[in-house]
Amino acid sequence: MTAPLISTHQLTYHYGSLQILQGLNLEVPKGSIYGFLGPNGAGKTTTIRLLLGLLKPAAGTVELFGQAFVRHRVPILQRVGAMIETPSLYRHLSGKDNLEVARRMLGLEKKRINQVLEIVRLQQDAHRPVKHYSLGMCQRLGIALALLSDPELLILDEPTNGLDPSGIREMRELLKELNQEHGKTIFLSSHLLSEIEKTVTHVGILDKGLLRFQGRVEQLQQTALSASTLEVEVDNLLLARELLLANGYQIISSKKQRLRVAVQEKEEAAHLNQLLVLGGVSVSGLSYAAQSLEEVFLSLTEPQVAEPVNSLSFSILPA
Ligand SMILES: Nc1ncnc2c1ncn2[C@@H]1O[C@H](COP(=O)(O)OP(=O)(O)OP(=O)(O)O)[C@@H](O)[C@H]1O
Repeated sequence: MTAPLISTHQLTYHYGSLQILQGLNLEVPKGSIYGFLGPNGAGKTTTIRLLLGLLKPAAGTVELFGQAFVRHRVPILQRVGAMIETPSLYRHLSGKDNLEVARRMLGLEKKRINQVLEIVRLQQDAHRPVKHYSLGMCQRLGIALALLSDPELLILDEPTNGLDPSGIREMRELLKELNQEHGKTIFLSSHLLSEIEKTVTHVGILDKGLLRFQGRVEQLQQTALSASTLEVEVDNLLLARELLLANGYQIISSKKQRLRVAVQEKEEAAHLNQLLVLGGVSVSGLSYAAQSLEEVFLSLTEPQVAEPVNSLSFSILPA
């Protein structure tokens, strides 16, 4: 297995007495599109600033490309392109001229401008002043600026924030293309799982400075599946409980005449019904509730006090 492109070890940060990060262990695999998720104020931008050396950790370490950031700052940053919050653009200049300013500062070849304009699909609008650009176009120009030096790693803070559905779709296609056709590893933050779940390969969920989940999207989907339930209405609650427990079912709650039972798939309803009826329980209601990814995300970030945990890579972290 190749070493992660970004890894942090027990990364800790506070603004004065306000604790922001409490021992963050991120692992971003090479070649991934890693969605760094968390509600507003969770500490995502702070983490990104720490990854780019714009803030100094109170404790812990940052490694990029397998090298310690503190010792290899300049060569590391040459391999990274970043966009933090809204890109800083000269609004009276055209998109092309904004790129030209940055190109000169970086001492790059002139042809790179047309290359990045083509990648972000802004050739048609390259000569229009940026003040006439939509938010989605500004975001794409911000990505073009980050791409100028042809970095291996892109770090993007909320690239879909404020975009309408078509802007989100365009951004999704662009990020996938950058990943699959141009070989970029992409680390992006968002506070909305729904905006990025179709784009990312990996997810890290941050809440109150702690990583609640880190792993492949499919693992999060598996968590959602295993969190699905059947609600059963019965005439004899005690007998129903006994039968279900004896057959290995997990009962989440039971009150009045209703039981909530954890299931892997909808098809288990028929089996469970048969089991109860044959056991002498009359079933008057049976309904299935699948948990969506969004519900899993919300359940991991809901407002409740949780004990700090040390993150394990690619595993579900207990709240
Ligand atoms: N310069 C600062 N001084 C003091 N507190 C700050 C500073 N910058 C951010 N914070 C606080 O740190 C916490 C984390 O902020 P951060 O911007 O990292 O969160 P975030 O997850 O990126 O949120 P959002 O999605 O709203 O941008 C918030 O409570 C914020 O108010």
